[in-house]
Amino acid sequence: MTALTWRPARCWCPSLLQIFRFPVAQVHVGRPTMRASQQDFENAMNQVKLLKEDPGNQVKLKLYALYKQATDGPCNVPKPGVFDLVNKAKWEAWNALGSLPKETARQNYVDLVSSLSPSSQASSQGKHGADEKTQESKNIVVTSEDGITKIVFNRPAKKNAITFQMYQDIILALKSASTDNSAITVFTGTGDYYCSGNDLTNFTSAPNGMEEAARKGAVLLREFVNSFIDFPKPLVAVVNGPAVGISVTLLGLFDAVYASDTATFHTPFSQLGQTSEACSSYTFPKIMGPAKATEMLLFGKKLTAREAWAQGLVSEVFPESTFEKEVWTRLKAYAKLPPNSMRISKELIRKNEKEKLYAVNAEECTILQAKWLSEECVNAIMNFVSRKSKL
Ligand SMILES: CCCC/C=C/CC(=O)SCCNC(=O)CCNC(=O)[C@H](O)C(C)(C)COP(=O)(O)OP(=O)(O)OC[C@H]1O[C@@H](n2cnc3c(N)ncnc32)[C@H](O)[C@@H]1OP(=O)(O)O
Repeated sequence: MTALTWRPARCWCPSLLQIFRFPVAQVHVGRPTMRASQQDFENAMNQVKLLKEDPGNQVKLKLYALYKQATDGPCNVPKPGVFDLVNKAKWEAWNALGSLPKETARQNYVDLVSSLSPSSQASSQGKHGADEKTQESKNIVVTSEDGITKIVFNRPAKKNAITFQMYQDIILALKSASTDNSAITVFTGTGDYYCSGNDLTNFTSAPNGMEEAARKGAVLLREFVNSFIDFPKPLVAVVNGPAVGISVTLLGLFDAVYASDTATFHTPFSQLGQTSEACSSYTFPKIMGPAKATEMLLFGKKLTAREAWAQGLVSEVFPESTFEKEVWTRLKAYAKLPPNSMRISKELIRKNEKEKLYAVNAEECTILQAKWLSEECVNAIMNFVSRKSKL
């Protein structure tokens, strides 16, 4: 086992996301037994290599820390830089063991490995793995009925945060909806949230480093937003709950926005060391005036549904109890209107803006690419993934 590049026999690969999600202090360390010998320690190391399932990043971090403590003693190497996310997490786990004696660390390591029995692994990790797989394939659900194509953010366990894959799925869904038989296209969310915006781990879990991820992220974002600018049919948001970040800014490119009174609208870009996107630096001042747009986009002021309606970002607010029924009844009626008339009217509204919107989108993406690599942004994301901060 080489401590910094440790991998199990097969089946799993640690992601930065998971590594940062679990505080080391919560790790379950097995019940102490008799003092472990060097042989017990080596056997335990071999046992780790044979694990077939991912024991979870909290356990991996703890194993790493105990291994280092048992072999090298207390952590006395320099702390890795902020961009070196994995090694920084490992360093912090090791450093957290303070002056724990080598023998105790060895014992704890052996106890921890023995607690990872194949049967308990199979039941807990197997289940987790299956959930992840299901989520991956259905995080964006597209259905078409009654003249309406519905595109649903369907990742409720993560408040519908948008992964790189989901951006791509949405681009394809919009492409397909633009030529299908439906008259209108609707976005909504599963669960209590409409969408919590960009998945903040999109960049931390980048396999080829932050710079590459930022470059690809900017290209993807530009294409993603262009697909909203270009969408030819009426595009409606059914905002069933809180909306954050890009799920809010995109609303400026929608044709109608219906909100439950449980919805809120939050664009905490400065708090995240980021800047506005989805053309909101242009659409928001136009919709609500520069002073109100500044409060949202620079200061991260969160609006209630009624405030967002008063600012012109939302078309209408409905009580939660009747929201779904009222909105879908109305949308089904709208979907029966002559589709070509709706399409042409939308084209008339949008066509004089298109070149401007493309240009604004391009500039916002260029600026964001640099911001994602800034210390302000990296620190904000690190604080979120290590659970020090939440909006
Ligand atoms: C490539 C294109 C990039 C375009 C850029 C766009 C910019 C933006 O969109 S900026 C906005 C980014 N979003 C956020 O900053 C929201 C972060 N999330 C939160 O502050 C909170 O999670 C919440 C206020 C939305 C909800 O808090 P609550 O206490 O109710 O629930 P949690 O326990 O925090 O969340 C449940 C679960 O979901 C995970 N999660 C929620 N939002 C995100 C997110 N945006 N990215 C990644 N993960 C998210 C949260 O971590 C929890 O996960 P675990 O159960 O595994 O802990």
